[in-house]
Amino acid sequence: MSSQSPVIVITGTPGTGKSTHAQLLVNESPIPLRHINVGDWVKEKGLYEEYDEEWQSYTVDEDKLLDELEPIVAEGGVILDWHTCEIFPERWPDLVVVLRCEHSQLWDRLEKRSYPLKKIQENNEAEIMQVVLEEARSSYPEEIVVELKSESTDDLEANVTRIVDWIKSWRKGRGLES
Ligand SMILES: Nc1ncnc2c1ncn2[C@@H]1O[C@H](COP(=O)(O)OP(=O)(O)O)[C@@H](O)[C@H]1O
Repeated sequence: MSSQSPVIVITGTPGTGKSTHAQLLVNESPIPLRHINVGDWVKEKGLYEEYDEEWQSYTVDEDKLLDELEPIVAEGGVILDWHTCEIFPERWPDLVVVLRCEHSQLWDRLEKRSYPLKKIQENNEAEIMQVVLEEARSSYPEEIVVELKSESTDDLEANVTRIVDWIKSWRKGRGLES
């Protein structure tokens, strides 16, 4: 969307490091950014249709969610952190970051969250099949979709530096100071 500050989607299979990246990005960004963890937002605001006990997950009310997010996104300067991205309108993001993680490491991260086994398996398979990446590529122009590895602290720092550089050039391209 066109505003003074970009809209950045950080997506990826659960456990790939979205929230960790978003938090560091908020700290290192040259401009104020608001981090919205969409999963938490859905729970806090009751933007779901039901809770599925078996999968321990919420069925999101997508219309309500989009209505809530629209004015925030219109202001710009926001990071949308969610494990899926295809429901966001194509016009929303200026950058879509898809985090990736080697599957056995991802398994360990999800096990630490005490997810039910089948939820770990499902997410692991989705990562192997690069479901989120394909979804991002089919929903947004290819030049705004960036796939980044998130397996180490070095990856995390390099990724955030890269996004900060992207923000600076995005602003420069619009004649804005960083
Ligand atoms: N690049 C990374 N290097 C090392 N550990 C990471 C990295 N990214 C995420 N982690 C760890 O993996 C776990 C899940 O990260 P989190 O940011 O909560 O993932 P998500 O928001 O995608 O579900 C956390 O314990 C986090 O510290």
